[in-house]
Amino acid sequence: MTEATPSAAPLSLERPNHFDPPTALARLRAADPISPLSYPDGHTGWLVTSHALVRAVLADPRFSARAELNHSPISRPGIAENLKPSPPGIFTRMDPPDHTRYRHLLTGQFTVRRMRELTARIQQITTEHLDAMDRHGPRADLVQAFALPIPALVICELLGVPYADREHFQHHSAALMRLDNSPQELIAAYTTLQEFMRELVRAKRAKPADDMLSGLTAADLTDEELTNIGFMLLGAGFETTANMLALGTFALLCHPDQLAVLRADPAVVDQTVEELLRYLSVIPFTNRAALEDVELEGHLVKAGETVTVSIPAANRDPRRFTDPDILDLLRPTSGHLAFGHGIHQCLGQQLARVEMRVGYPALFSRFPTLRLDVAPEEVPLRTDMLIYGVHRLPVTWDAA
Ligand code: HEM
Repeated sequence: MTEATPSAAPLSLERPNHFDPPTALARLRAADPISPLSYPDGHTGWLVTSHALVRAVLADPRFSARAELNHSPISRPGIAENLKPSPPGIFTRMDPPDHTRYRHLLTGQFTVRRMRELTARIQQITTEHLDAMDRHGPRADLVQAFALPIPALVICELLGVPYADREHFQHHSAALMRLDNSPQELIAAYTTLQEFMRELVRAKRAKPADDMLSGLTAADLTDEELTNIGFMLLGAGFETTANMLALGTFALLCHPDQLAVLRADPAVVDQTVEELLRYLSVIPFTNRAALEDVELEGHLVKAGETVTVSIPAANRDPRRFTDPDILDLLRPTSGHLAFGHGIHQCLGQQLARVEMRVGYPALFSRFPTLRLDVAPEEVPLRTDMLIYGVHRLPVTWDAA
């Protein structure tokens, strides 16, 4: 068995083109599904790149999600200290039984009724934004006109954030996602969002309404826990879906044969959403720390070492998906790992799916001639952000 060695390479997030994962990942996966990885703080751990092994690590209780045990493969000075150990409520970086308690409370808030009502609101807001695009057209930045406002509204409705406040939190959550922000900028964004949530929690306690934060005030949670849960949902649920909507539209516009498949039969929208999630994998990685020595594919992962799992690499593994680098809306996609796997699998996945299942077909049926307004190479990519996507997507269409 081999041990992690100091010759380990750092994680590369650099993509070779708009839609494919960093080139090194395919090479590493073909050579060995687990390889040594060096972390900016000097730690040496592991990078896992095959579908089978990513799945196995995420399902294995010998690996911990706890923030204080994990090293980050990307440097986030300023912010890491604030989140180690995980503040009360940030259960995405906790293990059972703490994770179980919070997750259970939250699952109880994602009720069928609330999701049904949100679906109706998503349809309404999508139509309103497409109407506005039409009025101001025939040109738009699809990110600002469509991809950002829909998930922003959803998270507002879910948490009971006044919609008028959305620009405020959009601005600060974008700042938190930047990889090149200084520690001061990261801390300022973090503190502002925390303060914003703290105020909201106070307001919900004073005057509960029919939203998730208000619902959670009935649970045995402190203000700090509630604030952090709101903060975490904002971080987890907004940028992810916004980037999938914009990057997914970009991908479909660049693959007219596939867009034609969706246009010909809107019933394939569910498959479209799953294939775009697999193909684009906007979340680049997640981490787990070994709680004990674990043998993985002939390598000894020692207790305390971090294992970084690559979601894009897993979702493009040829041993799991035939011709994985081809966007094929009709392929079987079951088992893709875009929402993670195991006990931390995405809590908001059904909501994210609804946003995309409503969003893509509504956009393409409203604007049958929708196309890029710049060459694809000119679309600014979010290679400088934690969650991948596009900064802007200039589009145009033939006015009616
Ligand atoms: C396309 C959109 C989305 C993608 C690609 C995505 C992806 C993910 C992934 C990969 C994880 C697992 C992280 C890990 O194992 O460390 C996760 C967890 C989570 N997601 Fe999402 N997500 C999306 C949308 C949402 C939405 C809309 C919400 C909430 C409204 C949400 C809330 C959460 C929460 C709370 C967790 C932590 C669950 C836990 O630790 O038990 N996500 N998501």
